[in-house]
Amino acid sequence: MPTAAVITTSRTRRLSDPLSAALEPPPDETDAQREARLTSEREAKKVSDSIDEQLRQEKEVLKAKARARQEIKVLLLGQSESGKSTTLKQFQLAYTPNSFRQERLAWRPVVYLNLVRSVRRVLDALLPQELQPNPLDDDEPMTPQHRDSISEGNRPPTAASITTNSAFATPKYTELKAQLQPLLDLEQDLVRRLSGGSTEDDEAIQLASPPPSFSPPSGRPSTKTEVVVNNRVNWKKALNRFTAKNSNDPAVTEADGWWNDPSDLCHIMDRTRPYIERLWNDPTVKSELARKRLRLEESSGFYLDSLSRITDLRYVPSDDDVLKARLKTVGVIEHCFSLETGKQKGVDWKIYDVGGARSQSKAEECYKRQAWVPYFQDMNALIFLAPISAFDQVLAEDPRVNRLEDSLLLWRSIVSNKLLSQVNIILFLNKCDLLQAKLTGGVRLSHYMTSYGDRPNDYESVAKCKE
Ligand SMILES: Nc1nc2c(ncn2[C@@H]2O[C@H](COP(=O)(O)OP(=O)(O)OP(=O)(O)O)[C@@H](O)[C@H]2O)c(=O)[nH]1
Ligand SMILES: [Mg+2]
Repeated sequence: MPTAAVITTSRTRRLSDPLSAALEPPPDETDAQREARLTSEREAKKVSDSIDEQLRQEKEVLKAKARARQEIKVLLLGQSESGKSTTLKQFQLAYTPNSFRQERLAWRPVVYLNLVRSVRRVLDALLPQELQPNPLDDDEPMTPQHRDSISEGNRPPTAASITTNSAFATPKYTELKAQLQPLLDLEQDLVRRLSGGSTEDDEAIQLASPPPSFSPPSGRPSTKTEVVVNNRVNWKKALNRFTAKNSNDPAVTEADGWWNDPSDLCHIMDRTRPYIERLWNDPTVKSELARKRLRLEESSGFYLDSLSRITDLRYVPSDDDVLKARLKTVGVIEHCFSLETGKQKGVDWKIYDVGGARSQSKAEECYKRQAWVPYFQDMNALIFLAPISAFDQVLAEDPRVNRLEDSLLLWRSIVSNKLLSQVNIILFLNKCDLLQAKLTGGVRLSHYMTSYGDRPNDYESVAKCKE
């Protein structure tokens, strides 16, 4: 019978193997002997299984340790104000919420500075035409009129524009401007103190250009005043020095009672709140801003709609305030942290946040976009930020360049870079909320992108547009 033949062959093979032969039960084994042998084999198997389980557990522990040692490197790229630093903050809030929240107070002066900047931009907009800052100096929307001014150059002020602005030369506005002066001085004071000293910390925060005085004796003020942060020093520590007396620790708590310190910035904010409110809610000011198409609500670091909360003496920035706070990055800044939550708890992440602005001068050579290249090869992933709402804006550093066009050119150069051929590239189209607001507010894509033609100007159609 074939079955028997197989058994015979198998047994013959087993007996030819010395180990199998040694383990083979004796041919004359009794029932009792067999029972004893099987019991001992079961015991041996139990021991063997428990050793296997122990080995498996040890392997898991080793794997977890290896994972914990593992380092994930991510590079954030995109033009200036595309939202790289904001994405980093969102990441920190999601995965290292404890350290994110511990540092919230360090953002308080940044929020103040952002608020002061908005006030200054409103005041600048009320100046007579010949003293107006160049509208293209800042992150304002590029209106069709702006486009004209790019091609025609800066036009001299017309009599009509000066007459219109003379509405603000009345005692009412002159007094309001004077009442707001301490707020503008605060910005200058911070800059002076931060840039005047010789310690390393003072280099943490710089302004892109000196802040304009409110009423310059002559010439047009620059609106390019923007706080920037670089990789050389701990800016949180540097700013904190001016807000929390006797503390160099960014993790200042409410127990420090900064509001009891008369030199804390919160007192200037508190004192000037009624004047900021008056300025922002003034119908004539509002219509002047609307006439100039200055949509401050859509600009970076806009907090005027939360004025009473932010100017409160005991104001502590909320998570959302920290996410919204604008601090321009220059150079490449490495952020290292261990994930506090999620499946990858314990894994070390390194996120590289770069300054997205184009270089403007030789002095800034080290900050230009080529500074990103050395970081390309070593990354696990690259996240490219492209604001979907930027079609009507120009670059702050080069008003001849439309932001959408710049983003597209930059994206093309990144995806065609051979050094990045092995890197995962993720495209984030952000600022969808701003796109929605712009379209709802009547801004037409076809005014800036003629190829869009007469297609519907609603969010769904514009967001899906591929040209
Ligand atoms: N409304 C809105 N604002 C956003 C969004 N993403 C970022 N922002 C704001 O855009 C501003 C600029 O963002 P940042 O993250 O500082 O831009 P960046 O790319 O780091 O800019 P640089 O440091 O100059 O290269 C900040 O005030 C953010 O709050 C978004 O999706 N919607
Ligand atoms: Mg940044």
